[in-house]
Amino acid sequence: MRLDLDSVSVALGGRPALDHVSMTVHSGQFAALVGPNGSGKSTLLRTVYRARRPDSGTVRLDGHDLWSVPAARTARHIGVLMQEQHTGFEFTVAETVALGRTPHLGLFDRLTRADHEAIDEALHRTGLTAFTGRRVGELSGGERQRVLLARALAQQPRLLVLDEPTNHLDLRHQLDLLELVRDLDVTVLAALHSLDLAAAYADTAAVLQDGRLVACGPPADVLTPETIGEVFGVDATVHHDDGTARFVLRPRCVCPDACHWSCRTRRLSGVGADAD
Ligand SMILES: Nc1ncnc2c1ncn2[C@@H]1O[C@H](COP(=O)(O)OP(=O)(O)OP(=O)(O)O)[C@@H](O)[C@H]1O
Repeated sequence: MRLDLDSVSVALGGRPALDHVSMTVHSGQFAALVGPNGSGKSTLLRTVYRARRPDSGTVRLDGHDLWSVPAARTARHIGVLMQEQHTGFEFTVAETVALGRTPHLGLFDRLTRADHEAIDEALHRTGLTAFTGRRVGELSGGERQRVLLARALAQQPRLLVLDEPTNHLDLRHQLDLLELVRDLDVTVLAALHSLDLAAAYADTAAVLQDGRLVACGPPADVLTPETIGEVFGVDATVHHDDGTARFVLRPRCVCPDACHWSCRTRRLSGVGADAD
């Protein structure tokens, strides 16, 4: 499923949270949204999973304006994993993942064999088969995050929207999740804080700053020291190695002289400390 944002703007609390953002995610591609806190990542995702109508501009799925398609149909196609998503803690893992089939069912429909297969497949792919009888409220944060991903996968969406999906996950499960998501034959739009993970797994990196899209393209072209410096205010060195990138990041000093921490070095070494 192809996703197009065309000059999407949203104002929140009287301030622009998204400012004429245009971007395309081609069918089956994985796009990572990166940017500092408050740059508009979650707001952009909300416009894509229809939780927030843009004030102007359009979001299109396979060429159709999201808001001109019946909500029930988009609910079938778009799988969502949000930050701090509420789950009924009293439900079991199997019951929670089965909820992923809801958009495909009529009011009085029962789960079919195909539904059960989709649920089992999602549990298997997320490594949760042994957890099916456990109550969600008894799980760790990372285990719960995997349950939510399994619920989104059980839906068999054509577009997967993920807001910080690696939150709460240990290193191994972060890699597992992104590898799983990348290998799905599904279009993926994910907000990620880790530039390393965005560079390693995404086909496209889209960089937001103050609600504006300041760069968008292959991660190796976009996640450059210049862009990272400008957007995040850190000094970055990027090492490219076998098609992957490794980032060495150092915070920049915010003193009036923008001295890149030489004031701190001086203070620590006692040399010229009075000058600060
Ligand atoms: N309901 C709201 N009312 C007013 N302002 C809001 C509201 N929700 C978000 N904002 C503001 O909109 C801007 C964008 O927020 P958003 O949550 O999209 O950023 P983000 O990039 O996802 O941040 P983070 O990395 O911290 O999750 C922020 O300045 C935020 O304070």
